[in-house]
Amino acid sequence: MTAQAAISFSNVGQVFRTATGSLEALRGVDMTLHRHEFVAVLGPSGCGKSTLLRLASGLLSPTSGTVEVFGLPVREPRDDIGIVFQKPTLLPWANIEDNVVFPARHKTGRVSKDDHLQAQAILARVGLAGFEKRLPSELSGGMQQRVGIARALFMNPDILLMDEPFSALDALTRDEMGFELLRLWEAQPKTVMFITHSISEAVLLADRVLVMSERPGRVIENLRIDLPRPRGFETANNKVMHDYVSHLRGLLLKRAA
Ligand SMILES: Nc1ncnc2c1ncn2[C@@H]1O[C@H](COP(=O)(O)OP(=O)(O)OP(=O)(O)O)[C@@H](O)[C@H]1O
Repeated sequence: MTAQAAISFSNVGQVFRTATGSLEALRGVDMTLHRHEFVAVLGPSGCGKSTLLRLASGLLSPTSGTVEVFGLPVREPRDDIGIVFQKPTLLPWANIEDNVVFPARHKTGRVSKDDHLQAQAILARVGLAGFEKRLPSELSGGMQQRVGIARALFMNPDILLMDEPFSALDALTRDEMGFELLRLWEAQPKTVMFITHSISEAVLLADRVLVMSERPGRVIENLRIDLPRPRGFETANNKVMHDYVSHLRGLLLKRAA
Protein backbone atom coordinates (compact mmCIF):
# COMPACT_ATOMS: atom_id res chain seq x y z
CA MET A 1 0.00 0.00 0.00
CA THR A 2 1.39 3.42 -0.90
CA ALA A 3 1.45 6.09 1.79
CA GLN A 4 -1.33 8.67 1.65
CA ALA A 5 -0.33 12.05 0.21
CA ALA A 6 -0.87 14.78 2.80
CA ILE A 7 0.45 17.71 0.78
CA SER A 8 1.14 17.66 -2.93
CA PHE A 9 2.42 20.31 -5.28
CA SER A 10 1.98 19.63 -9.01
CA ASN A 11 3.81 21.81 -11.48
CA VAL A 12 3.37 24.83 -9.19
CA GLY A 13 4.45 28.26 -10.35
CA GLN A 14 4.25 31.48 -8.39
CA VAL A 15 4.70 34.93 -9.85
CA PHE A 16 4.40 38.00 -7.66
CA ARG A 17 3.50 41.42 -8.95
CA THR A 18 6.01 44.02 -7.78
CA ALA A 19 6.26 47.79 -8.06
CA THR A 20 8.59 47.40 -11.04
CA GLY A 21 6.97 44.46 -12.81
CA SER A 22 6.79 40.83 -11.77
CA LEU A 23 8.95 38.35 -9.91
CA GLU A 24 8.93 34.63 -10.61
CA ALA A 25 9.41 32.96 -7.22
CA LEU A 26 8.62 29.31 -8.10
CA ARG A 27 8.60 27.39 -11.37
CA GLY A 28 7.43 23.82 -11.97
CA VAL A 29 7.52 22.67 -8.36
CA ASP A 30 6.54 19.03 -7.88
CA MET A 31 6.63 17.53 -4.41
CA THR A 32 4.59 15.21 -2.23
CA LEU A 33 4.70 14.96 1.54
CA HIS A 34 3.23 11.70 2.76
CA ARG A 35 1.05 11.48 5.83
CA HIS A 36 3.11 11.62 9.04
CA GLU A 37 6.32 12.20 7.14
CA PHE A 38 8.83 14.78 8.41
CA VAL A 39 10.16 16.67 5.41
CA ALA A 40 12.75 19.45 5.61
CA VAL A 41 13.16 22.00 2.82
CA LEU A 42 16.55 23.62 2.22
CA GLY A 43 17.54 26.18 -0.38
CA PRO A 44 19.27 29.50 -0.98
CA SER A 45 17.79 32.68 0.41
CA GLY A 46 14.89 33.96 -1.68
CA CYS A 47 14.31 30.67 -3.55
CA GLY A 48 10.69 30.53 -2.44
CA LYS A 49 10.72 28.29 0.66
CA SER A 50 8.33 30.48 2.67
CA THR A 51 6.18 30.84 -0.44
CA LEU A 52 5.83 27.03 -0.54
CA LEU A 53 4.70 27.06 3.04
CA ARG A 54 2.17 29.84 2.45
CA LEU A 55 0.81 27.90 -0.52
CA ALA A 56 0.43 24.73 1.57
CA SER A 57 -1.32 26.69 4.32
CA GLY A 58 -3.89 28.26 2.00
CA LEU A 59 -2.65 31.78 2.78
CA LEU A 60 -1.67 32.09 -0.89
CA SER A 61 -3.02 30.57 -4.14
CA PRO A 62 -0.60 29.39 -6.83
CA THR A 63 -0.34 31.35 -10.08
CA SER A 64 -0.19 28.02 -11.94
CA GLY A 65 -0.36 24.33 -11.07
CA THR A 66 -2.13 22.82 -8.07
CA VAL A 67 -1.51 22.50 -4.37
CA GLU A 68 -3.56 19.83 -2.64
CA VAL A 69 -3.98 18.82 0.97
CA PHE A 70 -5.37 15.32 1.45
CA GLY A 71 -6.36 15.25 -2.22
CA LEU A 72 -8.28 18.52 -2.32
CA PRO A 73 -7.10 21.94 -3.50
CA VAL A 74 -6.27 24.27 -0.61
CA ARG A 75 -8.34 27.41 -0.84
CA GLU A 76 -8.13 28.88 2.64
CA PRO A 77 -6.44 28.27 6.01
CA ARG A 78 -7.68 25.04 7.63
CA ASP A 79 -8.01 23.80 11.21
CA ASP A 80 -6.04 20.67 10.42
CA ILE A 81 -2.96 22.73 9.54
CA GLY A 82 -0.87 24.36 12.27
CA ILE A 83 1.76 26.95 11.42
CA VAL A 84 4.86 27.95 13.35
CA PHE A 85 6.83 30.99 12.20
CA GLN A 86 10.38 32.11 12.97
CA LYS A 87 9.00 34.53 15.57
CA PRO A 88 5.99 33.29 17.52
CA THR A 89 4.00 36.61 17.26
CA LEU A 90 2.23 36.15 20.57
CA LEU A 91 -0.41 38.57 21.83
CA PRO A 92 1.67 40.62 24.29
CA TRP A 93 -1.23 41.49 26.60
CA ALA A 94 -2.59 37.93 26.89
CA ASN A 95 -1.14 35.31 29.19
CA ILE A 96 0.48 32.15 27.80
CA GLU A 97 -2.62 29.98 28.18
CA ASP A 98 -4.83 32.59 26.49
CA ASN A 99 -2.33 32.78 23.65
CA VAL A 100 -2.55 29.01 23.17
CA VAL A 101 -6.38 28.95 23.13
CA PHE A 102 -6.45 31.89 20.74
CA PRO A 103 -7.25 29.71 17.65
CA ALA A 104 -10.49 28.59 19.37
CA ARG A 105 -11.45 32.18 20.18
CA HIS A 106 -10.61 33.24 16.65
CA LYS A 107 -12.72 30.44 15.16
CA THR A 108 -15.80 30.36 17.37
CA GLY A 109 -15.62 33.56 19.40
CA ARG A 110 -15.63 31.59 22.66
CA VAL A 111 -13.30 29.40 24.66
CA SER A 112 -14.54 26.47 26.74
CA LYS A 113 -13.22 25.01 29.97
CA ASP A 114 -12.10 21.99 27.95
CA ASP A 115 -10.12 24.28 25.66
CA HIS A 116 -8.27 25.60 28.70
CA LEU A 117 -7.61 22.08 30.00
CA GLN A 118 -6.34 21.10 26.57
CA ALA A 119 -4.06 24.17 26.47
CA GLN A 120 -2.67 23.30 29.90
CA ALA A 121 -1.94 19.74 28.76
CA ILE A 122 -0.14 20.96 25.63
CA LEU A 123 1.85 23.52 27.60
CA ALA A 124 2.97 20.72 29.91
CA ARG A 125 4.02 18.65 26.88
CA VAL A 126 6.23 21.46 25.59
CA GLY A 127 7.79 21.94 29.03
CA LEU A 128 5.87 25.05 30.13
CA ALA A 129 3.82 23.72 33.05
CA GLY A 130 3.65 26.47 35.68
CA PHE A 131 3.99 29.29 33.14
CA GLU A 132 0.34 29.36 32.03
CA LYS A 133 -0.50 32.70 33.63
CA ARG A 134 2.71 34.51 32.69
CA LEU A 135 2.89 37.13 29.98
CA PRO A 136 5.00 36.48 26.84
CA SER A 137 7.46 39.23 27.86
CA GLU A 138 8.30 37.25 31.01
CA LEU A 139 9.54 34.27 28.95
CA SER A 140 12.86 33.66 27.17
CA GLY A 141 12.98 33.44 23.37
CA GLY A 142 13.08 29.63 23.47
CA MET A 143 10.10 29.51 25.82
CA GLN A 144 8.13 31.91 23.61
CA GLN A 145 8.85 29.70 20.63
CA ARG A 146 7.51 26.73 22.63
CA VAL A 147 4.30 28.72 23.17
CA GLY A 148 4.10 29.22 19.39
CA ILE A 149 4.44 25.45 18.93
CA ALA A 150 1.84 24.77 21.64
CA ARG A 151 -0.56 27.17 19.89
CA ALA A 152 0.02 25.39 16.55
CA LEU A 153 -0.62 22.00 18.23
CA PHE A 154 -3.73 23.22 20.06
CA MET A 155 -6.20 22.20 17.32
CA ASN A 156 -4.33 18.86 17.06
CA PRO A 157 -3.59 19.44 13.38
CA ASP A 158 -2.61 16.62 11.04
CA ILE A 159 -0.15 18.92 9.35
CA LEU A 160 2.45 21.18 10.92
CA LEU A 161 4.08 23.82 8.72
CA MET A 162 7.22 25.30 10.27
CA ASP A 163 9.10 28.24 8.78
CA GLU A 164 12.61 28.40 10.26
CA PRO A 165 11.08 27.91 13.70
CA PHE A 166 14.35 27.75 15.65
CA SER A 167 16.55 30.14 13.71
CA ALA A 168 16.24 32.95 16.26
CA LEU A 169 17.48 30.71 19.09
CA ASP A 170 21.00 30.10 20.38
CA ALA A 171 22.68 26.94 19.08
CA LEU A 172 22.16 24.75 22.16
CA THR A 173 18.51 25.74 22.66
CA ARG A 174 18.00 25.19 18.96
CA ASP A 175 19.24 21.59 19.15
CA GLU A 176 17.19 20.91 22.28
CA MET A 177 14.06 22.31 20.65
CA GLY A 178 14.64 20.14 17.59
CA PHE A 179 14.80 16.98 19.69
CA GLU A 180 11.76 18.11 21.68
CA LEU A 181 9.89 18.55 18.44
CA LEU A 182 10.87 15.00 17.42
CA ARG A 183 9.56 13.65 20.73
CA LEU A 184 6.23 15.46 20.22
CA TRP A 185 6.06 14.21 16.64
CA GLU A 186 6.82 10.62 17.67
CA ALA A 187 4.17 10.72 20.43
CA GLN A 188 1.52 12.26 18.13
CA PRO A 189 2.54 11.68 14.52
CA LYS A 190 1.95 14.55 12.11
CA THR A 191 3.00 15.54 8.64
CA VAL A 192 5.72 18.15 9.11
CA MET A 193 7.01 20.56 6.48
CA PHE A 194 10.06 22.17 8.04
CA ILE A 195 11.83 25.07 6.35
CA THR A 196 15.38 25.66 7.48
CA HIS A 197 18.70 27.17 6.44
CA SER A 198 20.61 24.67 8.56
CA ILE A 199 21.76 21.58 6.67
CA SER A 200 22.56 19.66 9.86
CA GLU A 201 19.20 20.52 11.41
CA ALA A 202 17.43 19.27 8.27
CA VAL A 203 19.34 15.96 8.33
CA LEU A 204 19.01 15.48 12.07
CA LEU A 205 15.24 15.90 12.09
CA ALA A 206 13.80 14.82 8.76
CA ASP A 207 12.80 11.60 7.01
CA ARG A 208 13.49 13.35 3.72
CA VAL A 209 15.27 16.54 2.71
CA LEU A 210 14.19 18.48 -0.37
CA VAL A 211 16.63 20.99 -1.83
CA MET A 212 15.40 23.94 -3.88
CA SER A 213 17.30 25.68 -6.67
CA GLU A 214 17.93 29.41 -6.63
CA ARG A 215 14.97 31.52 -7.81
CA PRO A 216 12.74 30.64 -9.56
CA GLY A 217 12.75 27.78 -7.08
CA ARG A 218 12.17 24.18 -8.05
CA VAL A 219 13.10 20.92 -6.35
CA ILE A 220 16.59 19.76 -7.35
CA GLU A 221 17.21 17.05 -4.77
CA ASN A 222 15.04 14.62 -2.85
CA LEU A 223 17.19 12.85 -0.27
CA ARG A 224 15.86 10.14 2.03
CA ILE A 225 17.56 10.23 5.44
CA ASP A 226 18.04 6.70 6.70
CA LEU A 227 19.16 7.45 10.24
CA PRO A 228 17.64 5.39 13.06
CA ARG A 229 15.01 6.91 15.35
CA PRO A 230 14.65 8.04 18.04
CA ARG A 231 17.33 10.58 17.21
CA GLY A 232 19.22 12.62 19.76
CA PHE A 233 22.55 14.30 20.40
CA GLU A 234 24.39 11.04 19.62
CA THR A 235 22.87 11.07 16.10
CA ALA A 236 24.96 14.16 15.40
CA ASN A 237 28.10 11.99 15.70
CA ASN A 238 26.83 9.34 13.29
CA LYS A 239 29.19 8.94 10.32
CA VAL A 240 26.21 8.55 7.95
CA MET A 241 24.86 11.88 9.23
CA HIS A 242 28.13 13.55 8.17
CA ASP A 243 27.89 11.96 4.73
CA TYR A 244 24.40 13.35 4.23
CA VAL A 245 25.47 16.79 5.44
CA SER A 246 28.51 16.94 3.19
CA HIS A 247 26.51 15.75 0.17
CA LEU A 248 23.93 18.51 0.73
CA ARG A 249 26.58 21.13 1.46
CA GLY A 250 28.37 20.21 -1.76
CA LEU A 251 25.14 20.54 -3.71
CA LEU A 252 24.25 23.95 -2.24
CA LEU A 253 27.79 25.31 -2.57
CA LYS A 254 28.14 24.11 -6.16
CA ARG A 255 24.97 25.92 -7.11
CA ALA A 256 26.04 29.08 -5.29
CA ALA A 257 29.47 29.08 -7.02
N1 LIG B 1 4.04 39.08 -1.53
C1 LIG B 1 5.15 39.20 -2.28
N2 LIG B 1 5.25 40.16 -3.22
C2 LIG B 1 6.35 40.28 -3.98
N3 LIG B 1 7.43 39.47 -3.87
C3 LIG B 1 7.37 38.49 -2.95
C4 LIG B 1 6.23 38.31 -2.10
N4 LIG B 1 6.48 37.25 -1.28
C5 LIG B 1 7.71 36.81 -1.60
N5 LIG B 1 8.25 37.54 -2.60
C6 LIG B 1 9.55 37.33 -3.26
O1 LIG B 1 9.57 35.98 -3.68
C7 LIG B 1 10.86 35.43 -3.49
C8 LIG B 1 10.76 34.20 -2.63
O2 LIG B 1 10.44 34.63 -1.30
P1 LIG B 1 10.42 33.61 -0.07
O3 LIG B 1 10.19 34.42 1.15
O4 LIG B 1 9.47 32.51 -0.37
O5 LIG B 1 11.90 33.04 -0.11
P2 LIG B 1 12.69 32.17 0.98
O6 LIG B 1 13.37 31.07 0.24
O7 LIG B 1 11.77 31.76 2.07
O8 LIG B 1 13.74 33.23 1.50
P3 LIG B 1 14.60 33.25 2.87
O9 LIG B 1 15.36 31.97 2.90
O10 LIG B 1 15.50 34.45 2.68
O11 LIG B 1 13.62 33.40 4.00
C9 LIG B 1 11.73 36.53 -2.90
O12 LIG B 1 12.45 37.13 -3.93
C10 LIG B 1 10.73 37.48 -2.29
O13 LIG B 1 11.22 38.80 -2.32
